[in-house]
Amino acid sequence: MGGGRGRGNRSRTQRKHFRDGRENVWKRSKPDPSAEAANVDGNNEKTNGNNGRGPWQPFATENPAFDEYYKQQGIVSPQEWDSFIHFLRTPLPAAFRINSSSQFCEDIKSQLENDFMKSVQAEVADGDSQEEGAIRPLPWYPDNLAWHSNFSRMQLRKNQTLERFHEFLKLENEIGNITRQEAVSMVPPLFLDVRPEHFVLDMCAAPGSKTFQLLEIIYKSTKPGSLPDGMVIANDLDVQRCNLLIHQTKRMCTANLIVTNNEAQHFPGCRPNKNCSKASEIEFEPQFSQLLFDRVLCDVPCSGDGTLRKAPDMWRKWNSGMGNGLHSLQIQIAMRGISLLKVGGRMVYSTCSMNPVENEAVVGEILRRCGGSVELVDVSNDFPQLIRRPGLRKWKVRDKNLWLGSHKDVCKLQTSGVLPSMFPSGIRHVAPADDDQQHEDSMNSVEGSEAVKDLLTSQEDGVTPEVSDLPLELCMRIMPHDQNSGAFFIAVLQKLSPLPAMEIKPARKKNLFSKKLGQESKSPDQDFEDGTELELESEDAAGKEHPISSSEANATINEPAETSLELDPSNTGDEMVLEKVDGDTDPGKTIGKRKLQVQGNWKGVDPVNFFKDEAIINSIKTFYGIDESFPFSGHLISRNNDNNHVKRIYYISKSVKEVLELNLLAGQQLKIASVGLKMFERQSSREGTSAPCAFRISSEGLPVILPHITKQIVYASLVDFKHLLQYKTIKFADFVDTEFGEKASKLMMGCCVVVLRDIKSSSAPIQVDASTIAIGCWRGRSSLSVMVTAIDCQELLERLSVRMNSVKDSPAQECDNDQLMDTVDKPEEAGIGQLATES
Ligand SMILES: C[S@@+](CC[C@H](N)C(=O)[O-])C[C@H]1O[C@@H](n2cnc3c(N)ncnc32)[C@H](O)[C@@H]1O
Repeated sequence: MGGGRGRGNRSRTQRKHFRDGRENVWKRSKPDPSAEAANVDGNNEKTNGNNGRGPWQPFATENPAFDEYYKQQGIVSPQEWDSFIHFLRTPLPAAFRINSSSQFCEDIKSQLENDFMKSVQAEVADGDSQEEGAIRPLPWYPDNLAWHSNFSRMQLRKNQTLERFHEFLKLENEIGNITRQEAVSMVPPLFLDVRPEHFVLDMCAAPGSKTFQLLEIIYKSTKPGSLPDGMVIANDLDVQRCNLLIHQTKRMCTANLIVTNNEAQHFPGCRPNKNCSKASEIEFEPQFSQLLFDRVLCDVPCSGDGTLRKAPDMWRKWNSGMGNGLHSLQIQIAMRGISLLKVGGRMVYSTCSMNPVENEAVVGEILRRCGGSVELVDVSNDFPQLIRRPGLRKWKVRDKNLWLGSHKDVCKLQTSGVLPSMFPSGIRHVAPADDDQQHEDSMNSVEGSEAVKDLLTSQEDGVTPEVSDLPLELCMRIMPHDQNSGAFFIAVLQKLSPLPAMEIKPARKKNLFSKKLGQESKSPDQDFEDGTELELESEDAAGKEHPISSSEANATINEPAETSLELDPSNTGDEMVLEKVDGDTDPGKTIGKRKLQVQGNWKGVDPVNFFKDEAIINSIKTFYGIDESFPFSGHLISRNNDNNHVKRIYYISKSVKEVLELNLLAGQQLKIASVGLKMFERQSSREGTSAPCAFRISSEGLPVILPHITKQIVYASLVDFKHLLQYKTIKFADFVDTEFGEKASKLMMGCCVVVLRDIKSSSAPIQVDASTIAIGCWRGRSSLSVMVTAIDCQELLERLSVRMNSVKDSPAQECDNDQLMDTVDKPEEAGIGQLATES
């Protein structure tokens, strides 16, 4: 019984956010469905978005600037160009992944293989799908867990013949048994090589499809009732997107996750602060002295042109400045990721952009800054069926309609915002001193200058790009026409040794701090939560006039002129600056209204308190007979300030507990948006408040605690179990199995658990294992009622009928199940026809 049976209440608003925000692209307006519809029908008409004014026009799926840019970069060979563009203009086929830690994983896989693969194929028999299989497993994804369909999301929604399949996808996605995710977006977590004991940081995680995948891997081979040793911290700066992330990961029902809302480039390392007031609350020594990770996923904000197939409105908006504008932030986030990585640990850097300035240039800069302590991993033999291309070693930079081959050209033009690190060599060229006057000129005023004329003349013959001397071919670029997918860029990096000492310079970005730091040397593996930027002074870098000089730090504050404001995360400005509610504020570290995002309680975020109310804990333990083997004490938290009115109690794994303790000692540097598995909820109904235990077990927490409870548990036959799911409330006397009705009536009033007896052999001794199916119920005065949402009841009924059909088909299991199925299918014959109305 792993995670993946997301139950509990899902608010309508959350669902809407979830639907609207599931695209794997940062801040983008909604795609125009009519454009997709036009393309679905094979109509590749030129189309135009209209910025939301008046009726929608189909989108133009072409952009001359895009063509010129990528042709010049040689991103594909001239022979492939037409095919590349053709695929980019064709809607993206839908893909999804089965949750490997769901207890129904095998059932779902077999339903796809034995039912949908055939039925969908038969329903849509036409040329293409006949050849390849309308739905089929992605050959490169392990264990047939990831699936491709030949249909776009629009086709799945609109095509009547696909209705049953679409309903299946919707239901299983909502429950958490599958996740709808673009095929290429599943690649980065695969190359991260995560193991169940790993501490993983997902730096830019929303909306969370990769986080979900990471959790699945962490949970792999976890036994029922136990939790993996590892954990995931999923972080995102955007509050609304953080909510999507929480919604997405709730479906996993996990105690091994913390969702945070920090800036990734300043993600805290949580070094304990001896003066911290909360330190006295920690009864144990912290397990580690700093938050470091075995694995880091750095799926940074990017221009997102790899997702053109599902977001055709991007055609109109695309410009080369989008990538240029994100380059600096991408480096900062990636560098922070590397410094939070343990030596020997692995980081995957990825984007859904094809642009080398956001990809190879960033990776090249990381390698240069880390001076030999980080290397690119050769993963060319891993997942051989995944078609990918080596990273580029030469590219050019486009700025203000000019092609720039090296930083030398930037010096000639005096253009701001184009950084040395954007070029393959990363070499900074310094303009001769007598050019000082020119330095002051703006781009407009130099437009007619000799330098520009020279450059424009040289452009007629084409600019010669630099060639990187770094092994950037070890990066991967996945192109849409190679395997009918979106595009993605992935680089796998390993930390070989601590990072070299770096010169500490005050952060100049928007002059965050007035306090001047002295020039001292500090390892970047240490923390600089105060925003200090680190610059490398390693041998590697010092020898070549490198980008890592003070002027580069200045350059990061300048936005290239073409930068799309919409995509520029720095434009979130003060809105996203988090303020302290209480605790010390050092005025020396504050400029204007901006405050440091370290220490103290975070405004607008519920506190995380260890729940220590012994009276409540003991009443829960006694009522449910929770055995001593279950790690209980210290693993419960609440999110109320007032511990006397706690409504929900959350359960956390050992790994999460250790991180929370460290965070407390460090003065709560992590801004925790969500943590813990909802395990107990206070019963608020009138009948509930008179029950001996005020807390019921929540559906999410049940799989974890089930093997450890010894009281308030009853075992139902298949027929009674199904009746409960169908009719929700049944009187004790009305159960088919009278003995079950009697046992239920003898339970204490309040929450109880009904476990389905093994379908195959109803008389065998009961033991809780990965296949055990159980639901939370309420033992009332004269009846038993289910405490499971309608959608979960629907899903369980569906799963049971699929399982029963497979049992029925197996020759060894005949009579008992046939009888049971008959009674279930014809409830009136079992004498319970009136139940629904009675209840
Ligand atoms: C490409 S998306 C991530 C997609 C995600 N990994 C997934 O698979 O669902 C990039 C994310 O970075 C977030 N972001 C932008 N700037 C950030 C920053 N400075 N720190 C942390 N997250 C940031 C955006 O809100 C966005 O959700």
